Amino acid sequence: MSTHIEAQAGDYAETVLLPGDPLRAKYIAETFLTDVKQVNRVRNAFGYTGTYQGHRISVQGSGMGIPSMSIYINELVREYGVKTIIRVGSCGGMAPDVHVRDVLLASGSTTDSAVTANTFGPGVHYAPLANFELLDTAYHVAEKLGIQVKVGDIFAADRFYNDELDMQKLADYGILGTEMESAGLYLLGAKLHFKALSVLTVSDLIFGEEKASAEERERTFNDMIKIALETAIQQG
Ligand SMILES: O=P(O)(O)O[C@H]1O[C@H](CO)[C@@H](O)[C@H]1O
Ligand SMILES: O=c1cc[nH]c(=O)[nH]1
Repeated sequence: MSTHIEAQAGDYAETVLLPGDPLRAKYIAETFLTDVKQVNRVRNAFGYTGTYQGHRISVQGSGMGIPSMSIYINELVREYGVKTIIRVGSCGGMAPDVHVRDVLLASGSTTDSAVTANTFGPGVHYAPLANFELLDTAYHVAEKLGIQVKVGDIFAADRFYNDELDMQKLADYGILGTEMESAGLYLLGAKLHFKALSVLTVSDLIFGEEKASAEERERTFNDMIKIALETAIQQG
């Protein structure tokens, strides 16, 4: 067991799907995995391990934001030997051609979080990037499944509510959407040498009113989850 996870050594698979919402972790385990065992209940950050198409896969809720997610990633990788982490999250759409229900693959993640600056010090503005092998696999998996995806830069916001940030400028520079974790995931992937990818579903629009209904969200979240699971078992 680690500081925030009660699982025993060997309870997690080498590949973990990482949603922010612990209830999404429960949904994924109950809907897509067989032979499921719950491996974490601490702080209701639910974690499960089961089987998908004959492959052992885990799913763990990370909470919201880079600080919470970083706790789970550090413990999963350092204490439980996790080698691949695929985030399955929601995001706000920002680019003009991004719509509610779209699935996005984050090839990179710009951020206003201090984690990159605090890691490298002043003068270096690190560019957190996805693992290319996972990104390439996910793109082709989506193509085979007939699910359209858009690939590009995702803004990992330090604050969900932020009146000071110029979101339009970020969109003008090609940011597809915003969430709160991907830059931290990619930074830690580089630091701790695990493979990292964020697969996201657009749940709302930053410059529009449209929102997916609960039922639509579930269906489109299913597309994202299928891409993540197939990528997990097809990675090299
Ligand atoms: O749906 P999840 O994975 O939690 O992701 C998004 O939703 C939360 C904010 O509502 C943040 O964690 C953000 O990144
Ligand atoms: O972090 C998030 C998640 C969904 N929608 C947003 O606008 N931000």
